[in-house]
Amino acid sequence: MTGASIRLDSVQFSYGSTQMSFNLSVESSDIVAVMGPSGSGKSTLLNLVAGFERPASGSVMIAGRDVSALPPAQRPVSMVFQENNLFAHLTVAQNVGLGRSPSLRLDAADHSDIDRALERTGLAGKQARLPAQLSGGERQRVALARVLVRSQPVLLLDEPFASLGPALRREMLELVRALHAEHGMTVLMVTHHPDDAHALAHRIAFIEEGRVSACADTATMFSENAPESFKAYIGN
Ligand SMILES: Nc1ncnc2c1ncn2[C@@H]1O[C@H](COP(=O)(O)OP(=O)(O)OP(=O)(O)O)[C@@H](O)[C@H]1O
Repeated sequence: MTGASIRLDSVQFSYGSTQMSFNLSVESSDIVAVMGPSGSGKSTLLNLVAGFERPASGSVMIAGRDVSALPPAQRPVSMVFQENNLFAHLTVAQNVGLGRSPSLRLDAADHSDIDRALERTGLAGKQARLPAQLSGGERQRVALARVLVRSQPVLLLDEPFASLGPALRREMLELVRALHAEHGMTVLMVTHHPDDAHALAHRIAFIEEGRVSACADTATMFSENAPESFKAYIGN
């Protein structure tokens, strides 16, 4: 797994009267925190990259290739949501295995990759459990293990740790940071927490009213030179 660049060029999208227009350029292997007020369009931006939403016009490029017309399964992307990442009736190992084969036709090499991913995410020995038999943090680890077996160059995280307590959230951020150090995937992570951005992100994309109003390195965004609206948003 390595990273891929991401580029949104004049991507127009609307939900009824809510108009959005995104321009964004992310370098390969960067980690970008996507921040902004509630309803500003952060999830929509990720959904446009993942292919769950299609632009009315403009283009979404990944690794220099226009993926705007491709369905989600054909994009080189993995996504982890705040919850409901797992199928309740499938075991941990099967949920991870879906990252390799949607029909769960898995060979010995796949099974050993699944075991390795579970070990890497601290879930060794929990292969046969159902999601209901896991804690919230463990369920998000399963989702990250599936990311590892999918081995895609772009990882989209939509507030994946928002429902976890502070200590567990820090632990999960540390895990993402370690996985990034090993695999170098490009990460877009929606978060409302400045601490998350500090801990993990190289850059911050600030979304306001359906636009990327600023995108700069994390140190700049947390300095005096940050846009006033971003300072107001984080409460400085
Ligand atoms: N399926 C939908 N149908 C209609 N409008 C939607 C839909 N999803 C989102 N919206 C609207 O689009 C805008 C952007 O929503 P989005 O979920 O991208 O915001 P967000 O920045 O991720 O918000 P939050 O921080 O609250 O999760 C909002 O005004 C929202 O109400």
